[in-house]
Order: sequence, then structure tokens, then C-alpha cells
Amino acid sequence: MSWELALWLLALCVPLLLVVQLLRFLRADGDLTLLWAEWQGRRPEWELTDMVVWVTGASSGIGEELAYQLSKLGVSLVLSARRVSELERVKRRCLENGNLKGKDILVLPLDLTDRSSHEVATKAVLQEFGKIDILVNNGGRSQRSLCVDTSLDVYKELIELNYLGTVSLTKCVLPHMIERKQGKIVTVNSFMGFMSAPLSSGYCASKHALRGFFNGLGTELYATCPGITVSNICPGPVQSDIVKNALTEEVTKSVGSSGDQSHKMATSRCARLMLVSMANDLKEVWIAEQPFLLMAYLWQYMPTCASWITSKGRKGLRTLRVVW
Ligand SMILES: NC(=O)c1ccc[n+]([C@@H]2O[C@H](COP(=O)([O-])OP(=O)(O)OC[C@H]3O[C@@H](n4cnc5c(N)ncnc54)[C@H](O)[C@@H]3O)[C@@H](O)[C@H]2O)c1
Repeated sequence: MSWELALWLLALCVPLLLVVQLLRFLRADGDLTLLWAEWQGRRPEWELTDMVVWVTGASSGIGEELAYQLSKLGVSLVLSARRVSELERVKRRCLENGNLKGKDILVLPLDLTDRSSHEVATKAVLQEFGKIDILVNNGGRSQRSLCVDTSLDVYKELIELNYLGTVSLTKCVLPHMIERKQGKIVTVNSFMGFMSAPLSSGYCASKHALRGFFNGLGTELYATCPGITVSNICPGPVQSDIVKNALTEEVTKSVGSSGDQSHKMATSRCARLMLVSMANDLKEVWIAEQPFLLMAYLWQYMPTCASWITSKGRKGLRTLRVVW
């Protein structure tokens, strides 16, 4: 083959490859590190077996689905949330569909806002299984109300639950992980932890605070106890009860219905990508379908432009009540 022809072929291939990569990126449902880890990295089926995993908010949505997928990996599971009957239901389904026996799953009722109970709950897990390998801080609530209409109590509740409750439980588990010099602290944050949307000012504040806290903790542990990894999982819209349970103008009022969820990512896909993240100790992952993932990149690189697109008039605001 002549040099000229080789050069022509190269000139043709490079743009073609770029177009293929662009198309792959446009179809992507996770950030590039996460997708690379899914393709080439360690598999959850090899890495997570025999671990003790404590999942908060395990009674519905992402936490529930994560419990089902974990139960197929042969881990020991601790299921926490407030409603025992729902947790028992999740336990039964884990036993029906997974590889676990009854003794491998502990149902441990826990209210994240009742911080005085967190130490006792941690001791109960250690008594049952002797160790905690992974803490999945998943429990939380969202918000759908304009700032101007929202009582300060709602802001307090969101910080108490999403931020302080999570920090409190983590602080109870941390000494045990430090003693063992290993562990994974996985926190289900949100796109709202690094970008923002209307009707969610209190939720965004609580998730931004969480991200700051866990990034700070992660750097401390990296220096002093590198066997413990800290991960922020940031999903975009995912099918769950999050909108139904979201707080509105008053603490006593929630949205009450989920609305159409067809545009949101399937809960099972989100949970799978979370497992990939855990198996590969990724520090922060973004999980969402398009166009939400593109918006996340836009918020990083063109925040003014992204902010303008996110808040496009009153009609947009009403739609966003159930979009995120
Ligand atoms: N679904 C989404 O679109 C989405 C997007 C980004 C982040 N998230 C985050 O994912 C996590 C799980 O939410 P989800 O989408 O599965 O919603 P969900 O409402 O289906 O599940 C929330 C879970 O948290 C529990 N919980 C609520 N208050 C609690 C309390 N005081 N104490 C203990 N547990 C409590 C609930 O019982 C439930 O088990 C949340 O932290 C949420 O912020 C969800």
C-alpha cells in the first residue's frame, strides 16, 4: 500500500472514530470513568461477595433494588429504614430471588433523624455480623416547593435527615472501619449535590453539604487510612418514590404521587452502576440518561448557560416538579 493511500485511510478513520465515540457518549448513562469501570474494571460478582453491607433507605426505590442485587452476590445484608413491615417484605423478596439464607439478612429499623439511636444500631449490626464492610448511606427525601412559599421547618428537616442523619450514622461506623483499616462508605448523593434545580433549594442545600462533607472525609482518610474509601454516587432522575415522598411547603405535606416516570432511568440500571462503582472504589460517579447527563457536564463547564436552561420560565417550573 502506498504512503498516500495509508494517509488517506487514516484521515478517514480518525473522524469516523470520533463520530463513533461521540455517539457512544450521547447514549451514555454514566460518567466516563464509571462506564470504563463497567467495561474493563473489577466486577461486583468478584469483589463484593462475603461482605457485610448495611443499606439505609432499603424499604423502597434505589435502596430496595440495591438490596435485591446485593442478595444475588452472596453478601450479608442489613436493611434499614423506618417501616419494619416494608423491610420484612424486601427481606422476603431477597430470600426468594437471591442466594441468601434468613440468617444473612438483618432487618434493623432506623430513623435517620433520631441520631441518638445510631450508636445502638451500629452495635446491633456488629453483634450480628462482627463487621461492617460497606455502609450505603441511601435514605433521604427530596423537596418540591418554591423557596418563597416554604417554611423554614422544611429546610431544617432536609438538613436533619439528608445531611446530619447521614453524617451521624457515618460517624458511628467510622471508628470500626478505622480499627479494621478497611471499609467502603458509599453515599447516594444526587445531581443536586453539584448542580441545582428550581423547587428544590432545601434538597440541593442538603446534598451540596453532603458532598462537601464526604469529599473532606475522603481526603482525610486517603491520607491516614487509605484502606477506607469514600464514594459519592450522584444519580439524575431514577424511578422510585422520591417525588411521591418529597416535602412541599410544610413538613407535614408531601407531593403524594410520583407522576409519569417513563423518562427516568430504570432503578435496576442505577443499582447495577452503583455496584460497579463500589467494586471499583470510584470516588464520585454520575448516573443518568440523556439529556440529564449532558446537563451535568454543562453545569461543570458552562454554569451560567446551564442555570439559564434549567430555569426556563414558569411553565418550566411546573414541569420540573415531577421531572427530577
Ligand atoms: N430517585 C431519584 O431520582 C434520585 C435522584 C438522585 C438522588 N436520589 C437519592 O437516592 C436516595 C434514595 O431515594 P429513592 O429515589 O430511592 O427514593 P424513595 O423515596 O423510594 O426511597 C427513600 C428511602 O429513604 C427512606 N427514608 C426516608 N426518610 C427516612 C428516615 N427519616 N430514616 C430512615 N430512612 C428514611 C425511605 O423509607 C425509603 O426507604 C435518596 O438519598 C435520594 O436523595 C434519588
